[in-house]
Amino acid sequence: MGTTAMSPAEFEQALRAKGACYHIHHPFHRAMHEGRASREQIRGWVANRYYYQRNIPTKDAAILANCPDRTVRRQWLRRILEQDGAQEGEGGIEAWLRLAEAVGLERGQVLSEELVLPGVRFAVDAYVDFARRASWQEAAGSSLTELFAPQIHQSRLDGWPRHYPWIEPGGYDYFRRRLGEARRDAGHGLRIVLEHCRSRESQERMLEILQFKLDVLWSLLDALSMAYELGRPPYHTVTAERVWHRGIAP
Ligand SMILES: O=C(O)c1cc(C(=O)O)c2c(n1)C(=O)C(=O)c1cc(C(=O)O)[nH]c1-2
Repeated sequence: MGTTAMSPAEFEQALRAKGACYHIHHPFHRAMHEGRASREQIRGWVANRYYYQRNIPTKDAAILANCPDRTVRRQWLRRILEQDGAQEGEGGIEAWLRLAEAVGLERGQVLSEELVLPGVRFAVDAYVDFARRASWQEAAGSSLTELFAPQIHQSRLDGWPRHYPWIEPGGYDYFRRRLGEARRDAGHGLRIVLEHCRSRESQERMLEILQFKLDVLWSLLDALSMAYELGRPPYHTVTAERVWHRGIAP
């Protein structure tokens, strides 16, 4: 790597090249995509991913709190409203809960987070924590895995109804709504990052931040693989009970 700054086009290309490590390539995700996942595995994924979904607005609120730019704040605020909904019964998190019901989970069990594995919790918490501590531009950059998200949502819409006819079709609403939202959010995030990272050093750092976020998503699926593929949930050598903690956030 050189020391002169990349042009915005080169830098954008370097960011997009990180898509090679997107969780779409994780074996757990590949199995879901190829129709090799059991009902229990799909349910485990949806219940665990709920923890990611429900933390996204907290993460975005942390970015807002650190951002002095009114125009950016106004646009960023939309992300929170999209997930939380303008009122009860609306929004992305509600759509995710409907997905949970469509795959046969009880809403109450998902909300209780009893299925959320410690590894998933740690990975998601690291993402929220980073957004709290980083500059708003760097935290905005950590959302850029969304550049690769439309493809992953589309692949589920294309493959799942065929592979998993037992899933209620209404559950797919979440993926459908994210197609457009992710494109718009990624475009906004990318403009912030290209504007902010003018030196080689800041560009390299941003690439590392994007790698951190890829690590978050990959680690989440690693935890699911251990529990739902390899039959090694936490403490499986001593008990079959789900004794792990349910979150100790104050
Ligand atoms: O289903 C997925 O694979 C996936 C991935 C990602 C991502 O790449 O971070 C997000 C989402 N979904 C998603 O639904 C979502 O709302 C979202 C917000 C963010 C973010 O970092 O701000 N990523 C993602």
